[in-house]
Amino acid sequence: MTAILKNFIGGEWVDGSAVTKNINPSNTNDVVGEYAKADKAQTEKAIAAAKAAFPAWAQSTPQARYDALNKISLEIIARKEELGRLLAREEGKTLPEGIGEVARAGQIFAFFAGEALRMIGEKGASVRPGIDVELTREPMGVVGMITPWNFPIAIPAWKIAPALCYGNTVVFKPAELVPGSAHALSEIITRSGIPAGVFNLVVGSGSVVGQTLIEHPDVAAITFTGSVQTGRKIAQACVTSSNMKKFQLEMGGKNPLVVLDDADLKTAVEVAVNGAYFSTGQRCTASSRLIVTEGIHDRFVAAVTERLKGLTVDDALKAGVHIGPVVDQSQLDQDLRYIKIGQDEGAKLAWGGELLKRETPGHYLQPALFTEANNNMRISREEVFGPVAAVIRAKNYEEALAISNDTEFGLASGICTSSLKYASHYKRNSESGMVMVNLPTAGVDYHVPFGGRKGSSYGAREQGSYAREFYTTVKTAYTYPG
Ligand SMILES: NC(=O)C1=CN([C@@H]2O[C@H](COP(=O)(O)OP(=O)(O)OC[C@H]3O[C@@H](n4cnc5c(N)ncnc54)[C@H](OP(=O)(O)O)[C@@H]3O)[C@@H](O)[C@H]2O)C=CC1
Ligand SMILES: O=C(O)CCC(=O)C(=O)O
Repeated sequence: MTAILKNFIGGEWVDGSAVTKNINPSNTNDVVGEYAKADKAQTEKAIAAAKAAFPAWAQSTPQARYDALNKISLEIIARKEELGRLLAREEGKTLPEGIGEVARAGQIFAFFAGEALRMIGEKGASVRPGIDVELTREPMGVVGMITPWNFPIAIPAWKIAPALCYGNTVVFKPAELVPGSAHALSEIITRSGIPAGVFNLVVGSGSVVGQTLIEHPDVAAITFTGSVQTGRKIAQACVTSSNMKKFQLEMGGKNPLVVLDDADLKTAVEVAVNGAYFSTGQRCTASSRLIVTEGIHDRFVAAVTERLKGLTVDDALKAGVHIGPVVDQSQLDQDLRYIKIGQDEGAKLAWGGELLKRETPGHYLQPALFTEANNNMRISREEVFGPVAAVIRAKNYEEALAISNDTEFGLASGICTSSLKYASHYKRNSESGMVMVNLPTAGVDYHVPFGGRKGSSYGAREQGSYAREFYTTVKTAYTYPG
């Protein structure tokens, strides 16, 4: 019998009121671990601990913050294989994808270790004589973090690292499907030398732990990544809370990849298959709309189908596997529902979409490619969040751009072309937060801003030095020396 892993509140590992298990989606007989669930009272304790720890951490030296964040980074990177294996077992990402994500988390902590040393203010003259004006940034206070299951280490990392870097304290609520990765990351953080209460882990459901965080008056800010539906609820709760919390939402996408006649076919196929299907398509940046112009359409569809036939869908931990399982039964049901909707709407299922049997019982789905789709279909408008993409035919670049922008979302977009003219025009006119040329829409750098427009994102950007907009508040100080 393995030990039940605990929550971390006020500098101590504590038991919970119930237990949650995470199941390996590649083998549903494999229970990865058991985790104590925090209740409302424990979440409130974590918030109180974070509040009590805030004044001292807010005054801590840049050196202390650098040392802690750097130590976290070094341990994550040193253990990337082991943690990547845990992540792949728990979430269903392939092992190389899991290791890559862990390495990225380590690099994020390293980046924000450096950022702690670069916190410099500004000083200027007043419009009035003899007065100095200083602009400084101060931390927000207690930051509540609500994270999804699809990047169980990288997303917590890109929220926790800047929060600590800029002097905030943290209450971290991971998604219930992935407590193992959250626990492993938290253990590393607790060994970094930060004082008790600065970082707290509360595993539990969105409706209890998440809800307590978004309603509590001592939580100054909420950072969230997840579904549009939950994001909207969080926005409402933050705006109506007595302290009017600052909030930041990263939600869905219906990301377009435009493929023009002049694209290099091999590049376009790799970009499309990687962006649409890798990580089992469970990325908010996944390319789920492949908008292809007439002259290359048939060759592109044939080549993508051939490439899909060559992909191995199997246990995430096996060598040579390209696509792991869908994360759980509920997400699998959603994927299958949308595949049926696509067929009922008149799109042609050109490849895949069926359940696969492997040695172990897992949620295996053959990546699905629709053709003859149009942009009004539900499969073109709603986020599926699985290995499902639809090809939409366009007459020319202008029509492809119009289709690309005709969506409620605006996270990532991409174009495959050898024309500088079209690439430049698309970069300027695509209504998304991140634009890729001859690169997959998914898979981004860790040192530059991440985020979107329209229904995809709300609030300040995440990642890179832009993260300071969310995790700090600006103070303007006037001094008259007399
Ligand atoms: N854009 C993205 O990055 C992601 C999008 N999604 C989309 O969302 C769909 C559903 O996935 P799911 O994981 O259920 O997404 P959710 O938005 O429900 O979950 C994201 C996080 O929010 C928490 N949460 C849920 N309800 C509340 C609430 N009322 N108050 C506060 N926190 C809450 C969840 O907790 P708990 O897990 O405990 O319920 C989880 O930690 C997917 O099929 C996909 O379409 C999902 C993940 C990431
Ligand atoms: O594409 C990426 O690198 C990040 C994707 C992401 O953050 C998400 O799917 O939530």
